[in-house]
Amino acid sequence: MDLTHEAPTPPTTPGTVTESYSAGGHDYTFAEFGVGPGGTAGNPAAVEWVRAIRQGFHQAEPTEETLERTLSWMHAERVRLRAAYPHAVPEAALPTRRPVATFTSWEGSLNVGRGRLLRARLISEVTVRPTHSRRGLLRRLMTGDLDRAQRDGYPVALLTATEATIYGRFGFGAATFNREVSVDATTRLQLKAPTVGTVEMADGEAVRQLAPVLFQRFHESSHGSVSRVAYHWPEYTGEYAITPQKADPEVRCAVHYDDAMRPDGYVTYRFEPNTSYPLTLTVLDLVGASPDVSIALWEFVTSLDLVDRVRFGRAPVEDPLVWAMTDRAQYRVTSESDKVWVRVLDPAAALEARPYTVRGRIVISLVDSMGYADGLWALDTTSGRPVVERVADRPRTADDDAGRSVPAVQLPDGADVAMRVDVLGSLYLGAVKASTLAQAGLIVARDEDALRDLQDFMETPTAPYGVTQF
Ligand SMILES: CC(=O)SCCNC(=O)CCNC(=O)[C@H](O)C(C)(C)COP(=O)(O)OP(=O)(O)OC[C@H]1O[C@@H](n2cnc3c(N)ncnc32)[C@H](O)[C@@H]1OP(=O)(O)O
Repeated sequence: MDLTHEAPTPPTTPGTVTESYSAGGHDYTFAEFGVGPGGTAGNPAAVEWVRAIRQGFHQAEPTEETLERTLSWMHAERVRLRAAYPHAVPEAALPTRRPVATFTSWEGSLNVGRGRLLRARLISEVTVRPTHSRRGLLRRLMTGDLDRAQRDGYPVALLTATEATIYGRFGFGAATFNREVSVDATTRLQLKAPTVGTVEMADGEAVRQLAPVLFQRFHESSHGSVSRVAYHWPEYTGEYAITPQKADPEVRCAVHYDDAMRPDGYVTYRFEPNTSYPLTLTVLDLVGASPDVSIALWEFVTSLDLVDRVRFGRAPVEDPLVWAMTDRAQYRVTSESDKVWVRVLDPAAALEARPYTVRGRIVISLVDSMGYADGLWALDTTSGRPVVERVADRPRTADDDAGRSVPAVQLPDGADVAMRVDVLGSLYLGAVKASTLAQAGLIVARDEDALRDLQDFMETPTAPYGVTQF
């Protein structure tokens, strides 16, 4: 193969070079950089990076408007971009300045219960060009970012996954779930209790201004919620969606008001083309400062004329709406999918941050092939305030010595329960019972009492729920 040597090593590689790596007959340079002011003109490396992610997700080449908007939110959120560049490419191949692998992260927050917002590293836009995949590029990007996140003191990292099979090996466990639901609107929704407040149709531009404030109220009140970034609001209000790269003039908005006419929730929605029956309305975003506001917004969208059914893709797994309805047969779950995946980087900080309803002490052995959370950790809530201490190293196993990314779990002396760190991620927000994970073979417990204790510790008063896609 005739390789054209366009060396991307400094000064052409943007930002900080983090490492060099060779695999599959190629040499790569990894770099990390931010997005400055000045849009596309001021950020040529970020432009190539955005082109690479769109290619990675099989999306159209970005328009100038998409590039400007993408760079604008990335600058505002101070995201860190990571990329891998090939040292050389053959004739006609994409140029060496176009990354073959992309990765980004930024600071956000996770509601861990009782309104506590935990600082979190949010990871997204992970792509590796198919002709360079399975050579360890993702692993290097992920390791570089998680190392950095741990050094910077992030207790957890979060992501939403395209494929469930990828991220467990990096210590992420599925921790919140959403349901796609379809609610029959041929007859007016009958509710067992009267709804609160009033709803008024609203101007899209005004809702764009209001939505971040109302979302923040939801975020602070709903355990499991993840913070949003600036690109969500234009998309949900029809101003501009980055995926089809255009405005959506069919999007309509409505706002919910409390008894003093203060806004406390909103819904945005679109009528699907009405050439076929049943006539369908799709909810793009539905955010209430409290669950009763969300129910009132549902009552509004299902009361609209010329609508036979209302669909929403981000309903809670445990939805108060279905219990509020007189006829729950009108509510149909069409699918369920994982939403936020949690990666515990610092078990002491993460476990001390969330609330517990039981008092006691339990020693948890964590298996973490990347090392961050590995060891025996004592969680003690006897004083009423959770205290977590690393009490011992975990004895090494044959899987550790073999460098397996998903090692088998054994119960060491001194531990009550043992699990991999991804399993702790799934337990962390209370979406699943410890006994269910033990039945799945993911938790080893000293005895039934120890498993019941773990379950009592990790259970939460409400099911975790978030509406953020990132
Ligand atoms: C948070 C997000 O952004 S989700 C979006 C993820 N991106 C996509 O789905 C876009 C299309 N896919 C891709 O770009 C790539 O195939 C990626 C990013 C999924 C994988 O990148 P690669 O560089 O091939 O991964 P890499 O070679 O580093 O493999 C790391 C590990 O993950 C495993 N792995 C990689 N891809 C997959 C997969 N699709 N399914 C299962 N396992 C996978 C590898 O076997 C390897 O395992 P090991 O370390 O335990 O041996």
